[in-house]
Amino acid sequence: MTALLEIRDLHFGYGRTPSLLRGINLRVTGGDRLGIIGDNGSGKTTLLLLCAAVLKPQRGTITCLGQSVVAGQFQPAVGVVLQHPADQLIGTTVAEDVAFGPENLGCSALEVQQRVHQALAMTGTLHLANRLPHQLSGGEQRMVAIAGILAMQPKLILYDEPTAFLDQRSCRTLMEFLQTNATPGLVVSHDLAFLRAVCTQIFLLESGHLCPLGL
Ligand SMILES: Nc1ncnc2c1ncn2[C@@H]1O[C@H](COP(=O)(O)OP(=O)(O)OP(=O)(O)O)[C@@H](O)[C@H]1O
Repeated sequence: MTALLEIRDLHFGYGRTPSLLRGINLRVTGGDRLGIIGDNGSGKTTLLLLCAAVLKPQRGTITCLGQSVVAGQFQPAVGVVLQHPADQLIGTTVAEDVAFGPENLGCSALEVQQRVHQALAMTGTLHLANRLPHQLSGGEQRMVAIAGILAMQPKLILYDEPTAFLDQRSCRTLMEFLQTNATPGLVVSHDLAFLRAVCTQIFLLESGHLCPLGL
């Protein structure tokens, strides 16, 4: 089966941390949602940015559906939910924000409308459609940011610290959403219980390597 995402012998570092990732191998197929946990600064966000084609590997390869992931090239198959939802909310209203992705994919006006409705319904945010994104609570912003990604219908979704800044109630809402939404992908988090609840497998990122943890 062609992997949705395949990482082989990935190496990456920055100037002061030249050996941050030292031979990462990972394979995501349909039905997989893989959790990644690790200390602050271990390279979790960096790994997501490499998968999202924001950064370029120094060695090794990343493929998505059999195609090379090329840094700087838009990948419609991959949706990324950033750690700070405000960083990805750009529309004047919530509905406009969620429409932005499908509009840019060239969907017809009718399809954009349908996708926006569906994505807001899936994330429980239909009632927020006409609100201003920057006036939402952190938990509401997170769900709207996810709706914006869902509306693009990616094949896999990368979540960076999705529970950051959320209270217990919002965490539970997000957990329930992820338990019912089967889109495969990666979830980076410090919250092991959350990862256990929403992932099919969990890895520890330590000293530049990924080691499987039991669920
Ligand atoms: N653009 C950058 N330039 C230089 N160094 C960077 C850059 N981005 C991150 N780093 C460094 O790389 C290391 C890994 O950062 P990264 O954000 O990937 O870690 P993380 O595991 O996601 O951390 P956290 O759990 O704190 O979010 C850190 O030491 C960080 O300071």
